[in-house]
Amino acid sequence: MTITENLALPVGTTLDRFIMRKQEDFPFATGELSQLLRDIALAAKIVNRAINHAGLTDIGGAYGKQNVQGEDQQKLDVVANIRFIRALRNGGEVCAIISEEDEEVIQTGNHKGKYIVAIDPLDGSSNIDVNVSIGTIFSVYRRLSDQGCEGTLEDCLQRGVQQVAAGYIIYGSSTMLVYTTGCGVNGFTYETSLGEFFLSHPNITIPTTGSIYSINEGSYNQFQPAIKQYVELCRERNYSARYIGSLVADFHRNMLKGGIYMYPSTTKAPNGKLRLLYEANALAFIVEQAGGKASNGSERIMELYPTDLHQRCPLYIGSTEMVEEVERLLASSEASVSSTISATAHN
Ligand SMILES: O=P(O)(O)OC[C@H]1O[C@](O)(COP(=O)(O)O)[C@@H](O)[C@@H]1O
Ligand SMILES: [Mg+2]
Ligand SMILES: [Mg+2]
Repeated sequence: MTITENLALPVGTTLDRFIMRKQEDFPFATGELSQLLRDIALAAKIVNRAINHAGLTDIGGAYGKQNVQGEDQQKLDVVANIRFIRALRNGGEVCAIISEEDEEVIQTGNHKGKYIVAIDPLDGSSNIDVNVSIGTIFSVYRRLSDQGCEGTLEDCLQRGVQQVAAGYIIYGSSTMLVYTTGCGVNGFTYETSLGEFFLSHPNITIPTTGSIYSINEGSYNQFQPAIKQYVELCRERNYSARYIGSLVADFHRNMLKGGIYMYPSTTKAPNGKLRLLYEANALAFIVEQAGGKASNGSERIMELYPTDLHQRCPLYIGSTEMVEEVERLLASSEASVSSTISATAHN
């Protein structure tokens, strides 16, 4: 590489510098949230390396235990869980963590920590050993309880509208960190040789509509009539069916190109599969900040009241017009069901 070529290489805005600049926008900011975001970025770099080397080391494959969801844990689920918890504990800003891989709230011992983190350490576990994009999803809340003691359940069961930050890391053809603190959505690409995340996708916005739909059609027979109807409409319109089976990857693509990701309630899983606290809420905050929408079919995800750390909810997320069309179909099929019921009742 010539000197000219080398000097032509863009040295963009690092994540660190971006976080600092954003902090300057908030005169009363004390830097704890900035530090927390850096702690997450550090753990992401370590987990990224583990994922890249999984095929060369023995951390691929099943771990041999099940998590609270009754799912077989993969070794990388466990490694990622340990790495993020350790980074957040050592960082000192987080008093308690909710993780997909742990049944109970994880107390970090940082009683002075102002923040709570809900995390899906490794998303898309079924794709770990087959070299398909996977991710990490996180939500950040300010604690409600006084500093100086452990995080409480009330601290952990906050609505999505209470989030102060949310984001995801996608470990794909490149590794990216995408996050929001409520002032838009920005994406950073990891430059492995420099070990830095660089701003590559400033102010991400999602198109109001699109022609991509993501749903596991393998469960088609278990879908509600309205969802079957919407899938039919997508087919008639020659939309592209795209389903990676990693929520983060399907969401990321649809956010950049326009589209809708759906994990509806099914006869087998009446509340769907995805978890409100560490999957749906985080992506709902991001999609809304990007101009999109996230719903459980009738309500805004961010306004749902959590009652359980690992509760599930149906998820329809992406371009506003597409999510609203699904909501209309669900509402009208509800209405026709109830009118049929009342008609029969009166006969
Ligand atoms: O195989 P299914 O039922 O379509 O489910 C796939 C979905 O489940 C998930 O893998 C659930 O997340 P985890 O891998 O973190 O458990 C999502 O990433 C994905 O969208
Ligand atoms: Mg997940
Ligand atoms: Mg997971």
